[in-house]
Amino acid sequence: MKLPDEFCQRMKLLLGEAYADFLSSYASPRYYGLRVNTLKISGADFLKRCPFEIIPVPWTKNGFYFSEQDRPAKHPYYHAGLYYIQEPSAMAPAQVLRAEPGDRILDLCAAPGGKSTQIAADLQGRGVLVSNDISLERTRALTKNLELFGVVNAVILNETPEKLAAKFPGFFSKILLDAPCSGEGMFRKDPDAVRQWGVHSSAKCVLMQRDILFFAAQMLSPGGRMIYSTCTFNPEENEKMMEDFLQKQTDFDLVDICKEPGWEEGRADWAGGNSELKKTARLWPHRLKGEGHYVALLEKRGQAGHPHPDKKNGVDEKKLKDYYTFAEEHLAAAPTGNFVLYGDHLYLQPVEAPNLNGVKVIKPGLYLGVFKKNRFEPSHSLALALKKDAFRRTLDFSPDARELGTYLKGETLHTTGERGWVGVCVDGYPLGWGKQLEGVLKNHYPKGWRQME
Ligand SMILES: C[S@@+](CC[C@H](N)C(=O)[O-])C[C@H]1O[C@@H](n2cnc3c(N)ncnc32)[C@H](O)[C@@H]1O
Repeated sequence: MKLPDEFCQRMKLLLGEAYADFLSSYASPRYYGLRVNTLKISGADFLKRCPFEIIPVPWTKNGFYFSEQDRPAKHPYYHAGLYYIQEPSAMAPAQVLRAEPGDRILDLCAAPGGKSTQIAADLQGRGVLVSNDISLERTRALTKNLELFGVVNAVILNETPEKLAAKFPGFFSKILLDAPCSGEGMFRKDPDAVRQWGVHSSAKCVLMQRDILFFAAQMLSPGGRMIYSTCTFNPEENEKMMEDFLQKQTDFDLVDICKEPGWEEGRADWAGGNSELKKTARLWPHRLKGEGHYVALLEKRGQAGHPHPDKKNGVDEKKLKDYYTFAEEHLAAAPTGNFVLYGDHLYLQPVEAPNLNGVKVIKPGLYLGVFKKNRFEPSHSLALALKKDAFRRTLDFSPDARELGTYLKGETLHTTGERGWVGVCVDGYPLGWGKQLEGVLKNHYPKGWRQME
């Protein structure tokens, strides 16, 4: 792999003797990882049914290495949301954040959602996750991944940190700031990262990161914790960024990150020598089986506590008639809670969600479906958020069943049965809806998700 000269010169200066090991890591192949979705299956149960060989990632519960030739993204379990494909070092920041059920969490730069899905699994459906990204284009992948994971308590936004800070001061108990960065840690994984890198890209990132950090700090409640992470090696974007932040935000302290096997201390000597910076963590490709990452854990001083979320208005029950009729006919029980209507589209909003007036909302909560003339049509995200026994009728296939391939391609299945909505499953894990008509199951697997191979 051809690395940029300026990059190599800087790394040689910084790393000294360790540079040779660092450089030789680029001659070895990258590592592949997946993280089991514990909203749907426990790590132990996944291990029992996993069709390919996997080895635990030492620093992440339910994170595993797999081999390139296994291609788990092609397996039906992937389409049922049983795991997320994630570079092993990228599992570290959310692991350090330690989301707990009931937390109010902001993932400020969230797309495509690797860390949001990890946080959502830790929340186990309780509390709220606000996943935001400034790029509308990238919020599409974020939405898809959160839907695939069956997350019920996430709000998806497409806003600037400045606007969010004005709207949600002190609201969040935990924040993840996985910053846009110069991406040097991804060179081995993604040759595009090398092409996009330039001597000036880091300087631009530094300005952006400083800005985002400033606004993120305003949204954290006293006693709250915030992760700052990057996938780059440049000290300007890592230790120096933290040093600068601590100088300005005197109500923040660094929390010592417990260093997992292979993790190293932050390099205080690269940022003026403040030994506090050793509390941060560096993940190096020549020290562990993963790519390059930097993680810092910050805590805001003060008595824990945050503003109450506003009471939600709710939806007139009469408007929900067709939804309840659908649920009675097709589900074991109707999901209920804070209903929100956006036009004809019905959502369930997490109780802990903040008031979203005035911000650009992609999803205010779990999308349940849409009211059509005299009927309710369930959403794909609802199918993925339900367990098999929550459907009145299901068609359950084994992963190698021919019908399953047909379904995932979006084609009609030839089946018989009572007319109505059916949950299509693989080994008991819902994949989506079909609608039973006379002798055929009309395919409701979303067009953009269909598998063409
Ligand atoms: C490193 S990626 C995030 C990866 C993500 N956390 C994950 O685990 O999948 C950085 C993201 O920051 C977003 N971004 C860039 N500038 C931003 C800003 N000012 N506010 C919010 N998001 C921003 C980019 O669109 C990009 O999706």
